[in-house]
Amino acid sequence: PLILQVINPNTSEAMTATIAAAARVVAAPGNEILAVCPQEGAPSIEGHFDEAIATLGVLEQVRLGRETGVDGHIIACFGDPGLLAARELATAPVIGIAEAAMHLATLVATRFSVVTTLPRTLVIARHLLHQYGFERHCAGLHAIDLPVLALEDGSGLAQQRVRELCIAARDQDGSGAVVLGCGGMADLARTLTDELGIPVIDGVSAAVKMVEALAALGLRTSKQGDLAYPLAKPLSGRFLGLNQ
Ligand SMILES: O=C(O)C[C@H]1NC(=O)NC1=O
Repeated sequence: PLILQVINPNTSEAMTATIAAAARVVAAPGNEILAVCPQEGAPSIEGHFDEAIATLGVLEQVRLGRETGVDGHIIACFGDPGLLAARELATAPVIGIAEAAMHLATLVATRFSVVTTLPRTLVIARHLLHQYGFERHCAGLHAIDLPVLALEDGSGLAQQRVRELCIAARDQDGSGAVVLGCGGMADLARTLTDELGIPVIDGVSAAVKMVEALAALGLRTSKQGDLAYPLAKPLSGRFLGLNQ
């Protein structure tokens, strides 16, 4: 059995619980989901500034996970904050939910759309499409224009807007699949897939199965070249805990 560390990079316990539940639904029997979030940081991640803040918490959790001996790390925020830095620290695989969902979307459709939260974070999704080489696969990017934590306010309004935009993406973008662009949407994928009749993909569950696949194949983060462990140097102050 595996221990999979699922990191919610924001500090909202409710979203961590949503993410953990979605991960546990799909985890193979016997595999443990170790859901964590930073003790300090941003309650939600809605832009470049928030991502920079969240990255330190991600790295601290990856460090702790490595010491615990986890078999994989999942960065459960759609910006995949700190992904490559985390891969330097990690021995096990590190997968971001955006890359996981995008990869799976390309396996089941030739074009996919993304539905995320605020319009200002669409640029982050575009950066990721470019970074991962999926720009030509993405037929549309949509934002529900509600803040991330609206997904946890119990009103159901954000969830309804996600559903409406997924339908619009299916009918207007010419997409064969939709990628849900927020860790807090992880519980919506199965229902929307059934209702819309196209794959609606959540990155949390996608990442869990990809880490399991990598572990089964004996594949871990390469420590050759730019993903080798960070060069040892005396990190000071708040970064003391990140010394190798
Ligand atoms: O960028 C977003 O909308 C989603 C992203 N922010 C966050 O706090 N968790 C996330 O998945």
